[in-house]
Amino acid sequence: MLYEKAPAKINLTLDVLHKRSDGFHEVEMIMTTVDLADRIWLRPAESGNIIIKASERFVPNDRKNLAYQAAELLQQRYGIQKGVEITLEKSIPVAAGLAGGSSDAAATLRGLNRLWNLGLSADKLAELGAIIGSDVSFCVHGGTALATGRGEKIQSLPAPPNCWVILAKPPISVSTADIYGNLRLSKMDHPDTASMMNALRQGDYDKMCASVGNILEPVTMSIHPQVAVLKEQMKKFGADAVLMSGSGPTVFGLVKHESRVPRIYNGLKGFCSEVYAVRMIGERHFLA
Ligand SMILES: C[C@@](CO)(OP(=O)(O)O)[C@H](O)COP(=O)(O)OP(=O)(O)OC[C@H]1O[C@@H](n2ccc(N)nc2=O)[C@H](O)[C@@H]1O
Ligand SMILES: Nc1ncnc2c1ncn2[C@@H]1O[C@H](COP(=O)(O)OP(=O)(O)O)[C@@H](O)[C@H]1O
Repeated sequence: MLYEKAPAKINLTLDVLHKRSDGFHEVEMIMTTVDLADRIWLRPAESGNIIIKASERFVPNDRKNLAYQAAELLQQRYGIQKGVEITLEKSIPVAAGLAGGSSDAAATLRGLNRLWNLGLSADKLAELGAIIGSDVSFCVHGGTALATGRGEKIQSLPAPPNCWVILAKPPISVSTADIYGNLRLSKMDHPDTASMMNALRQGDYDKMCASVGNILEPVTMSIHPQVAVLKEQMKKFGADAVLMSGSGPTVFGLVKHESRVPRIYNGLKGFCSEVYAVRMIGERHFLA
């Protein structure tokens, strides 16, 4: 049996440049992994079947599961007759803007590359991941990166300066496709991706905080005003920078001083049941 960790991501920036003819949006976003992770066990299965065992009730246990799709893709591409039982112990909230499903798929690709001795490079696994979803390529590598194209072109960046990340997920579900679909680009302010890249290269925490931005945030907030309320609360409790991750609805706050974390965490817990205080991971640590 083999174990893989599947960490969540946050978007420090998320910009959309234009809508493409294939229906996807051309993005430019800076993502980084945080220490909130699903745990995945891969066990050889007697039959050639792929079996999903998931601990969470909103997680599909059939072909709709992104981990299933990752295993099936490798079986088909490399003519693998073996099966696998995939046990998913979820910690990342589902449909939260934290790429939980994408990270599970990426972890399955990394794990099966080992279990089935495929000898594929991380870049090859990331290329295969893009077939499953736009965020899977980033999740194969983890760490911190600029993602372009529809999210599958990855350029590694230095890890963010060390800090705490407070995550708060309101009890609503958001469809990524709906949020992209409601985006009206002509009316939007774009985040400053170059400034964030400079902040990371210079290891400048204050500049990083000043450079966070997500073009999808006002779209999600207009449909779900409670995301805006949560953001204001997190600012009021003292986070240094606050932003919605991905298409939402999770809001994250960056906090440099550990002494401030309990006040923000406890304050949010008063009216939001899903709150997490975690560290950045930031560095690439997966070798495929
Ligand atoms: C918004 C982001 C930011 O990291 O993350 P989440 O909020 O999902 O975590 C991503 O762009 C989401 O990536 P992911 O969730 O993998 O998207 P996919 O499954 O590939 O696509 C779901 C749907 O979102 C829309 N989509 C996605 C990516 C993209 N560049 N343009 C799009 O228009 C399409 O309508 C697509 O059908
Ligand atoms: N392994 C998985 N974990 C969670 N959700 C999954 C998984 N596989 C498929 N899904 C489906 O993908 C959808 C989006 O899930 P998720 O990746 O957690 O969100 P997001 O794309 O917002 O980060 C969910 O509604 C769920 O039905």
